[in-house]
Amino acid sequence: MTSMVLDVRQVHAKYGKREVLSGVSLQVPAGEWFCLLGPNGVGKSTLLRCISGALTPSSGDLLIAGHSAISDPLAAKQRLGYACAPEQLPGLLTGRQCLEVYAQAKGLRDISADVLALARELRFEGYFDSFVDTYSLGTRQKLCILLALLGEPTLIVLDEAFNGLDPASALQVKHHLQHRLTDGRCAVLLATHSLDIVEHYADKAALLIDGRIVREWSETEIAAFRVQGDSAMETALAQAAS
Ligand SMILES: Nc1ncnc2c1ncn2[C@@H]1O[C@H](COP(=O)(O)OP(=O)(O)OP(=O)(O)O)[C@@H](O)[C@H]1O
Repeated sequence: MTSMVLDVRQVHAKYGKREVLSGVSLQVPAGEWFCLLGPNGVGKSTLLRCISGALTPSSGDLLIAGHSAISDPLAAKQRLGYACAPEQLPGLLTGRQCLEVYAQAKGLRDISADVLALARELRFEGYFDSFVDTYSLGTRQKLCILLALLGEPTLIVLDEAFNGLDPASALQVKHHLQHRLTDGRCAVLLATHSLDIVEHYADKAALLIDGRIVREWSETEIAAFRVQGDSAMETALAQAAS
């Protein structure tokens, strides 16, 4: 068993004949907030879809808490909290029904208390009994996040999950994730274009270009960007991507 919460090993992935991921490797230990960066269309969501099991890599392997998402998908998925895209939510269910179905799928008797508490903090409770197809983008995004947090996932995977959230709600989610990370209960993988989140919350960041990780930044390097200010990380990212 690996001690890594996420271990991506030389993953290749294609849509039809077009290869989008060309040997991606990365590791995320418990307690780490890892941000995946990269220009539009380089394959960040594709990598996250491979981790979630929605897309099968053409080669390579992805281990979640030591369980292969390819050869042992059930064990891998039991340890995964994946925030699906807001448009993938079932519009004809209510928020409460979505949470109950996910909770059952995770083997829980009820919706977890800490997820209910976060729903209160996000002012989501008023939407519990409304149909998802009546939700605004931000409200859908909140539900995607709440669903991903059910059942104490060891790995939390978020794809641009802060898009559309109002600043107060975004802050509540960031603090909630930080709390789980501080307890060492999980690791977080976030695909994002928000360098503000990277500078203030990430323990590590990586840049995906042309289907490969071309650059990683450590916590110390990210802290230095924060101190330098003046768009230091933006400049470093643009240089690495050029
Ligand atoms: N279902 C699909 N079928 C065919 N091509 C796809 C499919 N999904 C994504 N692609 C293509 O794969 C490439 C990578 O897409 P992906 O969504 O992973 O990029 P991304 O890095 O997440 O982009 P963004 O930052 O814009 O969200 C893009 O060229 C995209 O057009």
